[in-house]
Amino acid sequence: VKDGWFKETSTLWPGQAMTLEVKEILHVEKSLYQDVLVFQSTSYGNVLVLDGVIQATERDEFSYQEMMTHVPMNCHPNPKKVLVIGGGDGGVLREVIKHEGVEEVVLCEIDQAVIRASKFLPSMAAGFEHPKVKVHIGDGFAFLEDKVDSFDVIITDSSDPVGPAASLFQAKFFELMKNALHAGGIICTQCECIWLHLPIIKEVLGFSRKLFPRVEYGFTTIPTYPCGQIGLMVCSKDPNTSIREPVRQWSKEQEAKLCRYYNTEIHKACFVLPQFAKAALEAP
Ligand SMILES: NCCCN[C@H]1CC[C@H](N)CC1
Repeated sequence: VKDGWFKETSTLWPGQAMTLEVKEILHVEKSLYQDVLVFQSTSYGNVLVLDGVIQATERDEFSYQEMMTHVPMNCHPNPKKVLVIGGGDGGVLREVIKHEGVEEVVLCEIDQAVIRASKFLPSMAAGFEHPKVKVHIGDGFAFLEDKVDSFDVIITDSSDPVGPAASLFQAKFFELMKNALHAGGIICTQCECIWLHLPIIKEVLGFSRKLFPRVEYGFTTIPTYPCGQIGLMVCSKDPNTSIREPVRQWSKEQEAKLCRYYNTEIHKACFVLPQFAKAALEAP
C-alpha cells in the first residue's frame, strides 16, 4: 500500500493494475500458502487480497459468487450433494444454501487463514454458519483422489493458476472432478478473462471437451477483477443438459429476494461471447 492506495499487479495481467484507495488495514498474515491481507477501502467496502491479488470486495463480490453458484445449480434438476473447492471466503457457500433441496455442501479449502480472514467480510463468512455446511481443510486434489460418484455439483472457486491454485487448472484435476460426480453431475470453475487469458481458457476448454459431453464458457462483470470481468466454465456429464438454459428457476419475486446479480435472463446471456472470444474459443 503506497500513499494510501492498494495496487493490484500480477504477471497474469502485465502492464495494467487496479488500484483501490485504502481507509484502514484490517488484517495481515503470512499463511503456510500465501500472503493474506484485508483492508477497508474507501469505495468498495472491505477487500480480501491473497498474494497481492483481489479475491473479493464487499461491494461487488455478489456478481461472482451468484453466477459461479446459480448457473451450475440451476442447470441441475435436483442438486442434493454439493462440493466447493476453494471458496474459503464463504461467498459461494452463502449462495449454495439458497437452494432448498441441498442436503449437504462440503467446502474443501487448502488455507485455514483464508477462512479466518473471511471474518473481516461478515456478509460472506455468514456462509459458514449453516448446519448443511461441512468444512474440510486440505488440498482439493488430495480430497478428490478417493471420491467417486459422490456429488451432484462441484464448484471450483479458485484463485489464479499461479500459487496454491495452479494444480486446479490441470487436466488431471478435471478427471478427478468428473469421477467424483454422480451421473448427470455438473461442474463450474473459475475460468479467467477473455481480455487477458485466451490461451489458458482455450487449454482448459480443450481438455474439458475431451472429458465432458457438454462444455460451455461464459462470463460475469465485476468491477474489481482484472478487466472488469471473470469467466466461468460449466460442464455436464449428461449430454442432454443444456447449460445455457436453466432447468430450474426462481419466481421473479424469489429472484429479487435472493439475488442481486443472477436472474434467468443473465444465466442465458452470460454465455453470449464477443466475436474475438467466440472465434478463439469455439470447439474445433
Ligand atoms: N472466492 C474468491 C474468488 C476467487 N476468484 C478470483 C478470480 C479472479 C482472480 N484474479 C482472483 C481470484
